[in-house]
Amino acid sequence: MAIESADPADDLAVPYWLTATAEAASASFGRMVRRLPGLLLQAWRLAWRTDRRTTAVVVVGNLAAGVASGVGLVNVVGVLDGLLREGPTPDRIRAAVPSLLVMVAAGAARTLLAAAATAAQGRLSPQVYEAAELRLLELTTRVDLATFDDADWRDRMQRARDRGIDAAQRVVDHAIELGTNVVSLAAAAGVLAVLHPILLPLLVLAVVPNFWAAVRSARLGYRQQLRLIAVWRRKWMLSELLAERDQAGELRAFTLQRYLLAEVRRLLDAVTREQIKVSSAQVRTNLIGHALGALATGAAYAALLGLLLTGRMDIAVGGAAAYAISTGINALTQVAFAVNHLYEQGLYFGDYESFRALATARSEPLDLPPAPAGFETLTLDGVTFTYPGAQRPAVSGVSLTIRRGQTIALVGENGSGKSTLAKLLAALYRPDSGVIAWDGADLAGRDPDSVREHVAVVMQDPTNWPLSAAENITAGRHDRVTTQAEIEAAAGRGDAHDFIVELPRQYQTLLSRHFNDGAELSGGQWQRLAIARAFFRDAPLLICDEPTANLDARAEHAVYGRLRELAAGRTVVLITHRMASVREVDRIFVLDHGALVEEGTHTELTATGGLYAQLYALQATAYQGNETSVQTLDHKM
Ligand SMILES: Nc1ncnc2c1ncn2[C@@H]1O[C@H](COP(=O)(O)OP(=O)(O)OP(=O)(O)O)[C@@H](O)[C@H]1O
Repeated sequence: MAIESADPADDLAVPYWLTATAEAASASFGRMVRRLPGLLLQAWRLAWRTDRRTTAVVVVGNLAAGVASGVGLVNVVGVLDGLLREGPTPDRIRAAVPSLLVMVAAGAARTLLAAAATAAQGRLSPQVYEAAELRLLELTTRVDLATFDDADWRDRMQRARDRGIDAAQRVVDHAIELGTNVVSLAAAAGVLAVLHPILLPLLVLAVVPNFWAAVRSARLGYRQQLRLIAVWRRKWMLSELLAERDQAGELRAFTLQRYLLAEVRRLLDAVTREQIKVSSAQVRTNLIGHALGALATGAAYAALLGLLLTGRMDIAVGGAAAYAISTGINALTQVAFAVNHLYEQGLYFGDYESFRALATARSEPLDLPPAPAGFETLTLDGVTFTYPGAQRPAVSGVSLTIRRGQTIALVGENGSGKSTLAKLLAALYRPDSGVIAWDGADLAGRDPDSVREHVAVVMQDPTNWPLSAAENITAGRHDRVTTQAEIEAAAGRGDAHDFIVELPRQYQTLLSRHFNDGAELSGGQWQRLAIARAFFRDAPLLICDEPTANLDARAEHAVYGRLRELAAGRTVVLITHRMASVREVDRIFVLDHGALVEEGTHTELTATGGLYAQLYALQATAYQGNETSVQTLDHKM
């Protein structure tokens, strides 16, 4: 069935969660100018924090170059005055030489200082990028897991990463560019103000239209980015599906290529149309700015001519003024461009900074006391957890007790909250209400990493780390000094050793087909590796979320046997839909819609005829292929 496509124009509406930024982008010209000092301050802080010495060289170098340029300009008057005075040519040249020498020296000094500042900027800029990226990554790794389930947060993170890091570097570059040109402009303006008071306002007038055009065009660009971000994200997602290896098989099996391609084309068409529209608007704006700027420049030169013709200005001063006006217009135009770029990048940098603030607010605190070194009793009391943006809790008012050395199972239908509860036990999520305690000590006020130190998790969907087979195991406790024998022992317990030794480079084989010589594993082999990793972690609390979902019968049998071995002295939390595997456990907790509805041993629960008994009977029936009773199956298994 084909689903009718929405109007692509809908894709260009500013997403509702972006309205705050959209407001920023539609800010008035005045607001934009008011924003500049703040931006400059941010750029300064960023650069200063990154490398003080280099920042100082950039600032001092540019300032001194500006002063040298002013000295050069002032001396133009002396040179022209000498050359244009009455008298024989040798005398006039002699009169001009001192100013000429100063002018040449100032020009040379300006070039050298500017080169030193540019070289320093070349060192500073990549360092700012590195610092900005690292700062962001450090923060994102400190944010608690639940935050990653918040779609708004993920969007903001994407914006901060896609453009924000780059913008941090560019904000510094453009702030330096702005500073450099403001110094040159100040030198020209200073000279003009000295030469004649009317010249300075004329200079400013000449550049205002270009300035306006530059800023307006930056805003048009940013607003376009905002409108397109949701479309880009969808397009990226679909392009990945079309081009990635993991999806290539299913894509072809369902002959989805043309369907997805059509969707990508629709989105790209919308993007292209929008880009053409905005680029025409930008060209129109710039044209108007340049035309008005040219008129104003003409007016400045006409005024200068008027001053000369009416004898209110000396010819030498007039020559110097013409030179200063041209230098000033050049500097002002550069200032306008720098402001434009700074403002534009400042908008993206604003995304970076606001994301940083958000991530800091959602980071796990660093200075909490550590968790106890272990537990005899793990208790949950009224634990409730709701995913960000979800309508109802995934785990609701769960109270239970687990003792050290016990193997317990969490059972329930899809979506009943088992994995969420397991993640709460592993301190990956924090309960919204209720208490998780080790021997009565509430873990809420403890450093979550110190809790996780005592936990090993086999996730339902373990990550296929693109590392070597050995590293995939030692990642379980990457900071432990280990031996090959220990790695092989963990691999053996996870039933992974036999297939690893058959890989081209055994334990050193890189497990990723994205690289040359890399090998790919089957789903079951990846799962065995995840189990080996958990064994290697050697933690007192082992949480296995469907650890054998991809395993063949023989491997499943072997893994459960090893889990039972490992359980001695440890606590094992097992989540599985294979009911036969939970019969042996010490205690079974049955979840339904996030609530704990039954608990007991297999015998107790089958006797009550509740949800557990029903689920067990259903599976037993499926195995038997007829209406076999639970008791009969029990007998057989
Ligand atoms: N990351 C998430 N963000 C929002 N809701 C989620 C998230 N993960 C799970 N849920 C919701 O929370 C509820 C419990 O999910 P959970 O994965 O804990 O169930 P489960 O019992 O482990 O299911 P299964 O047997 O299918 O693995 C479900 O309604 C699910 O849709």
